[in-house]
Amino acid sequence: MSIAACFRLARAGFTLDVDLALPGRGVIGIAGPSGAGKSTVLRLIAGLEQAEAGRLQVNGSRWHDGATVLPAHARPVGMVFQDARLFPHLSVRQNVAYGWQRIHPAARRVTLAQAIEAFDLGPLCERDVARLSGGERQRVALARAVAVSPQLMLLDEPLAALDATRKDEILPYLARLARDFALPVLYVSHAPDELAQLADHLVWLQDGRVRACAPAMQLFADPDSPFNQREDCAAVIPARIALHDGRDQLSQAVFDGGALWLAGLRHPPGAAVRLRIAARDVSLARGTPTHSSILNILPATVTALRPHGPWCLVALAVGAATLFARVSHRSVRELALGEGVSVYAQVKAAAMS
Ligand SMILES: Nc1ncnc2c1ncn2[C@@H]1O[C@H](COP(=O)(O)OP(=O)(O)OP(=O)(O)O)[C@@H](O)[C@H]1O
Repeated sequence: MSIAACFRLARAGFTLDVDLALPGRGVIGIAGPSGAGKSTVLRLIAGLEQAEAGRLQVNGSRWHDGATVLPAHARPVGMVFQDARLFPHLSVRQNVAYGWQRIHPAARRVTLAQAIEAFDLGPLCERDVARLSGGERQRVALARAVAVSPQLMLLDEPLAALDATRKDEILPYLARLARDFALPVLYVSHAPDELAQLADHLVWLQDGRVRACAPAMQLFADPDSPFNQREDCAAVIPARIALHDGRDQLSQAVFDGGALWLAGLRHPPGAAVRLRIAARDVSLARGTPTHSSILNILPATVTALRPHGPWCLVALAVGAATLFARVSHRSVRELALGEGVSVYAQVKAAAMS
């Protein structure tokens, strides 16, 4: 199960030259600065644009091999963009059924009912799409894309136009998309929180080139990865909700390195979560801090220090997990921080998403 995508394309002022070897399952996040070529890569994979030279193989099927190019209409892909692009004159059900009807019955791997149920569209089925919220419209667009029995989903910033609440509503549907339909999902996004929640594998594009391509957890934990050069750099830690303390409205999450108290989390006990802990929300101490309002104090070992503008980014091993702290250069000197030094990492309960 793999995707091999190799494209070269030149436009005025922009050259794309990528050779990607990707897993053929799970969510593959594609990030990078504006104009890096992310949408162009999706369009080339969909066959909506032609490369000067290219090769594309998706889980054993050759879609582009030198001069042999499968036309866009023959490629089994489902695409969803920032704007839902629904057919305005059709109902929700008719929108979802649109592509499904065009698939030969013998080639259908998804029933219309499955596509509707997977995105909880049952109660909206007869609704005119003009009367849907932004989040509902994106659910219809996702269901319509899945209904064509694709072998690959291409999502180009599908949540970018939604506010934070709507985004939180849609994220679980996206997480289930790759899992329940056993579909590889290429997911272009500028939002680190979305990638932290969804991505199994990550690609960073810059100036039309691949700067990083690796399993998501590996890149999230690497202080040198392009994902950690931003001001809002954060650690991503897989964890499981252990219990809720109703009196203080806190949840405890356990991870491979200890436990953390969190505020405002809605997941039930037992749920698998990915904690995103911003480096600016982690402070360091050399001794055991006492009489502090900070609920989470974790013994840690410094594994790397990197200059981060006016700050220093400190990578910490906490059991098998990596945490980041952003501290001043003065703190680095005063605490005599260096590789291998033992510290206590302090994380506020409210500082996780
Ligand atoms: N149809 C087009 N014709 C000519 N140039 C284009 C076309 N579409 C995009 N470009 C250019 O190609 C480059 C890559 O664009 P692309 O849209 O793939 O970047 P992106 O990484 O998706 O950016 P963003 O994050 O802003 O959406 C940019 O320089 C862009 O201006």
